[in-house]
This record gives sequence, C-alpha cells and structure tokens, in this order.
Amino acid sequence: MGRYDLALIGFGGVNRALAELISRRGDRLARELGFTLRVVAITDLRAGSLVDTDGIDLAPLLAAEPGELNFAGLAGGSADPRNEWVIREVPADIVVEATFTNPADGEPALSHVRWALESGKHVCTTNKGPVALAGRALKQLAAEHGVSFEFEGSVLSGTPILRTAQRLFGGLEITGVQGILNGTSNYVLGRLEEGLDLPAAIAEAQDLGYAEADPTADIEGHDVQLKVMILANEVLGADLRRGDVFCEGISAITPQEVQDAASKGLRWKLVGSATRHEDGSVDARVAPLALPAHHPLAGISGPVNAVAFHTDLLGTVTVSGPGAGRIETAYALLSDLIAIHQRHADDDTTPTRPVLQETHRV
Ligand SMILES: NC(=O)c1ccc[n+]([C@@H]2O[C@H](COP(=O)([O-])OP(=O)(O)OC[C@H]3O[C@@H](n4cnc5c(N)ncnc54)[C@H](O)[C@@H]3O)[C@@H](O)[C@H]2O)c1
Ligand SMILES: N[C@@H](CCO)C(=O)O
Repeated sequence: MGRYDLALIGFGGVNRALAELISRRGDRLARELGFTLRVVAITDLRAGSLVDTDGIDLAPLLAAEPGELNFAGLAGGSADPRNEWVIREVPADIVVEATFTNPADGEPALSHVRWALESGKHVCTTNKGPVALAGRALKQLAAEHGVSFEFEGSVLSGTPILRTAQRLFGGLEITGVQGILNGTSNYVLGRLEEGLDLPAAIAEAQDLGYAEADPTADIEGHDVQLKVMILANEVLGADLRRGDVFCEGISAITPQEVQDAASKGLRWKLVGSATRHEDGSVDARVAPLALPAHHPLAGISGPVNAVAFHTDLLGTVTVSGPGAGRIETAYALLSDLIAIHQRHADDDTTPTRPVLQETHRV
C-alpha cells in the first residue's frame, strides 16, 4: 500500500479538520482508497512549525484548543513557521496550503505553492488567491516538474464543482456560469431576513467557520470575484484578471430591504456570473440581485452554494452543495489527495524522498 507524507501549511479550521479526518478515519480511508496519509510537517503563523519525518502524532494537537497551540516546546518544534524551509526541505510528497486567502496579490500563499512545485512536490490548496491570480502559471510550473496542482476546494468547498465541469460535461459547450459562490454572505442574507443585524450575522458566520479571517472579502464580494475568475478561467477557458470582474458586495443592503423583498417573493442573493460570447470574449461580474422565486438560485440558502451552468445541449444544469465549512472543505482536500493518487500511483519516476538533515530539524 502506498503512503503520502504531507506538509500542512496553515493549521486553522480547514487543515485541522483534514488532520482530524486523517487521525480518526485514516484506517478506513486506507482500506477504501489503497493508500495511507501521514503528516510530517505543520506550519502556522501563530503556532510555529513542527516537523517529524517519522509522522507527527496528531492526537495531542487536536486535543488542544486551536488558540493554545504552540509548537515551540515540542521535539522538532519551533516558534517560527519557517514556511520556505519546511516547504522546500522537509521530505514530504504533498504540500497542503490552507493559509489566509489574500485577494490582492495572493501572497504569501502564492509563494508557498511556487516553492512546493519548484521542489517537485504536489500541491493541493483551498486558497483562492494563488488559483485565481496565477492558476495558469502554477499549472504550467506543476507540469514542468511532473507534479499535480489541485484546488477543488477553492470553489464551493467540498462540493466537486470544478471536477464535475471538467470531467462530466465532455461534449457540451458551456456558454456561461451563474452562481451563489460565498457561504458567508448567503448565510448572512438569510439571517438578515430573519431579523438579525449585519454585525451579529457576520459574527455567527465566523463562529461557524464559514467566514474569511477578515470577513470583508465575504461581504464586499472579493471572495466571489476570485471564484468567478477561477470558474471563468477553468470552465470557460478565459484568462481574467481581477480588474476584469466588476464587483459589488452586500454591505449596502439593509435587513429592511431583505425583508421587504421576501414579502414580495424575492430573495436577495450575491450572484457571481461569467458569460462567453461568440467571439470568445468573457464578461464577468459580482453583484447582489433580488431573484424571483422560480430562479434556480433563489432557493439556495444558508452556507449552501450553487452554480448554474448554461450549456448548448442540456440548457441549464445547476449543481448545489456546501459552499463553506471546515469539514466540508477538508473533504475537498481529501478529494485532491485522491486525484493526485489516481494520477501518479503508477509513476515510476516518483522522486525518492530526500533525507532531512538532523541539524535543520529544530
Ligand atoms: N473555511 C471554509 O469554509 C473555507 C472554504 C473554502 C476555502 N477556504 C480557504 O481555505 C483557507 C483556510 O481556511 P480556514 O477556514 O482554515 O482559515 P483559518 O483562518 O481558520 O486558518 C488559516 C490558518 O493559516 C494560518 N496562517 C496564515 N498565514 C500564514 C502563514 N503565512 N504561514 C503559516 N500559517 C499561516 C493562520 O494562523 C491560521 O491558523 C483560506 O484561504 C480560505 O479562504 C476556507
Ligand atoms: N469564506 C468563504 C469560504 C469558502 O471559500 C465563504 O464563506 O464562502
């Protein structure tokens, strides 16, 4: 049975949930999937870094409160995240990037992904920044190094929207996509309809693990803007930059407006869309819309998200499922790990893992 050694970069809600999956369901996953997963390194801005090339014992880390983790006192631990050294030097097969999404320039996650691919390591990430802002270049870099760059969780968390479009829509022409692509704002709009004010609704979404570290990106539409770019680039063959996608969020919508609309059978939704024209150009935008009840996206509520694909042969096909959540997003990472296994299990060119120099361990 094969084994993949993982380096987890960022140990917040999502990568911690992946560690829980590995820790609690590892044996079952091994039986079902035919490979085992072992974590050999973790870095985090707050907790520091922890390296054990024989496999980190995850149980005590998962038993600790997230805010209390401090790797400095542990064998192989340091107060410094040492991301570049861990990514480049620790003999892991796959780097799992789940630090903060930075909608402006994708950093430092973009560098994390580059360092990993340049070092011949596969990458899976839920971080939208590198995928939206540099996806094409990163896929090229991965191909040059014979490794995979997987990012299913960057759109609709664990709901397999990108693989569905890429693998199951063969022979169809997709002419456009329209979606509810942010769990936080959709949850918040629902709570406004129920009478909560904006700050209280955002606080709930943060507690539930849906919101970004800075929820401005959720509320002002920048998170959806990145996801529209990913969908347009991956599914419609576009090459959009952030400035190409008009973006308006939901901060100006009052609870009263949401309630008045509901009384008329309308639902305010933050909608991201991209349309391909006959000349091949793609228009994309993010804006709140009051949708009538019969619209395929009107009934999508809470942290559930959906994408309606407009196609030539099937008309509109709508896929919905969780759009946010720690475990749901960790599942996206698991699906990426499975995809990497399926693509590379038979590689006879897999590089042997370099040996970590003891002097670098602490
Ligand atoms: N939570 C979700 O529902 C969800 C869904 C899809 C995608 N995502 C994306 O996944 C990523 C992780 O989400 P999360 O919910 O775990 O966020 P989180 O805020 O809970 O965790 C992020 C972690 O990364 C660490 N970190 C930040 N910068 C770092 C750096 N430079 N080096 C090392 N560690 C660093 C932080 O200390 C934190 O522990 C984000 O990019 C987010 O946009 C999240
Ligand atoms: N903050 C994001 C996480 C998923 O990308 C959301 O609420 O949809």
